[in-house]
Amino acid sequence: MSAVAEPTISVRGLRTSFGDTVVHEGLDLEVRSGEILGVVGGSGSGKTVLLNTILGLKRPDAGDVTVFGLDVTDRAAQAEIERRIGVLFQQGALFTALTVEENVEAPFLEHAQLPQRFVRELAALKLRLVGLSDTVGALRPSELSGGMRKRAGIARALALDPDLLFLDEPTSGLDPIGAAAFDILVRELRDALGLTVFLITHDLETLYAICDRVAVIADRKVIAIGTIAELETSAHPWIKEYFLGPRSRASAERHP
Ligand SMILES: Nc1ncnc2c1ncn2[C@@H]1O[C@H](COP(=O)(O)OP(=O)(O)OP(=O)(O)O)[C@@H](O)[C@H]1O
Repeated sequence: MSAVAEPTISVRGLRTSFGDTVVHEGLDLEVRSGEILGVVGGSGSGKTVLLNTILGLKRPDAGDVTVFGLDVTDRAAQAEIERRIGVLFQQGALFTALTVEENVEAPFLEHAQLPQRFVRELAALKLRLVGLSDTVGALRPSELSGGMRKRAGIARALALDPDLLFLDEPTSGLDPIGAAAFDILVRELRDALGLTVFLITHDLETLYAICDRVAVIADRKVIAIGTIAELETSAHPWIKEYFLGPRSRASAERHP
């Protein structure tokens, strides 16, 4: 009997709400180890609330949510999960009063007891890993382009060598060239570091360029999950419109 790898993230029967507003009902999702999973859905469909629930920031009304097999609502498990994940939130918020290298050093100072000179060297390594030159470390976030800020955010998310990376609309606000370069960076990091990536995006190019599978959220649940080729055969009206519309066709042609 062959062993089936445990999913890195498992969500079963999830229900979330804010007062009378039900965001998710009966939502199931599995994220496999080593994959880049794209999460799409209309505005307000609950992508960010799902991310917050997986991160243990929003408590579910019902259902089971595990990361690395650990229950995200369990306090002791949360600390262990936190050590093994990196997150780039939608706003990418770097601390504006700190330099770029101080931003990347922040997780080390919070979680690891290391001498300052090691921390500085580790931060410089992370910045190089994401393609930022040594001179960038001394700058403030306000002195960087949007693309450089996102890279610095990724460097900070990778500070503690996570196994799992969460990205919430990482290419929003980037021009197409910057966005394409960022896509390539995410794929290269996944390949080099063996990461699992949970990626919320509205960017069709990103889906076609780097996602192994895509989960579609609509009607409060994951209505479909699979490769883009599999989703293109779906009869669901939202999925048809999304993947067979003219913008999607153009992306598909660029990434055959
Ligand atoms: N703190 C909150 N209080 C009340 N309602 C909330 C809160 N956060 C989110 N919601 C509601 O939950 C629903 C899902 O929001 P969410 O931000 O997850 O959508 P989304 O799919 O990420 O949207 P977008 O693509 O626009 O970022 C929306 O109806 C939103 O109004």
